[in-house]
Amino acid sequence: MTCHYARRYARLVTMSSKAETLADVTASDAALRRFLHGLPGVDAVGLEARAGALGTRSIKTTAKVYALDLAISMIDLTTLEGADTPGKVRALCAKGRNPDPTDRSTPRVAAICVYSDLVAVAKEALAGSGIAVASVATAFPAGRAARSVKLADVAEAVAAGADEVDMVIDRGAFLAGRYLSVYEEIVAVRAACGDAHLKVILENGELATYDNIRRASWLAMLAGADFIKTSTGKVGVNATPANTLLMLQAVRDFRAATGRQIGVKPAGGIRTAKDALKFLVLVNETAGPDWLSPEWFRFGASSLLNDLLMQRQKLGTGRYSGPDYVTVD
Ligand SMILES: O=C[C@H](O)COP(=O)(O)O
Repeated sequence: MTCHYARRYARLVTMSSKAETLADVTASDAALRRFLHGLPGVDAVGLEARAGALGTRSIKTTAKVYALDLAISMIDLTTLEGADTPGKVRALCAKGRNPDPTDRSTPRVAAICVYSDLVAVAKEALAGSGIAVASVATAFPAGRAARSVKLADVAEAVAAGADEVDMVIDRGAFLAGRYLSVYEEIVAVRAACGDAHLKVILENGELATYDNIRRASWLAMLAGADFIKTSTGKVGVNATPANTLLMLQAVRDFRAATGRQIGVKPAGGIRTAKDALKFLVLVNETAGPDWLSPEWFRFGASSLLNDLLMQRQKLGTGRYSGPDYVTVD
């Protein structure tokens, strides 16, 4: 930790009024730039080595059963296709409620994630299940629309019953250094969410550097994100162990500085139980066990659930049943 960062960090911790502190840091583009560029630079080689090393840890038997169930319970089971239909969403909701009809001890998923026009369908299909409805919004995935259009998108999702809103940041503004504009947009979306939880998608694959991912994480947290999310799943590079590790460090440090805990959601390209368990090791070793619950960690995934179910069945029966024994994701 550089001296400069340590000073700012200490300041966030020790200022008598946290609101005043945050107001100070976010008062202007220049103040935000000073703060975000004062964060320590990321050692890319060290970060990737650490993520790789943690990925080699193996989880065995009893702990594996627990970890597979935990991973299932953390899934935001997602469909975000132009060809989505109410029927497909209902089928996904049925699967989320009861992932393995042959084994009622299988946990349900955390949320079903859909476009805003399908929120009402999901809400009805999930009634009484305790599963949240998450909706992407703010002109997902590109985020290229007027702010009024983005806010209307959020309002529509919330009015239809979304419990959670997954917004994208304006990457163009962020990369141009217009941090205040990005900050203000997140604050406006946060207000439009009302009681719904806000997940802020950084779209790491478009942020070009690890330093930018760290800066975007802090910007989103300062602006009121309940979760920070790696990706839309719609670009070349989505969730990776390294970029998720970096975000886990950010939420850990943010809680130490402000007392507020923020969740993390890697999304995009996570398809195997093996990969999911690696992410859980990252969570435990980086942010810590306080984050090992669906309240604080989610997987955004369209086709991870089946592999988790197959691995779970294998642990129960000793055999690998294969994809014919699970419904299509
Ligand atoms: O937020 C969720 C992602 O869009 C899902 O991506 P995926 O289809 O690669 O699992």
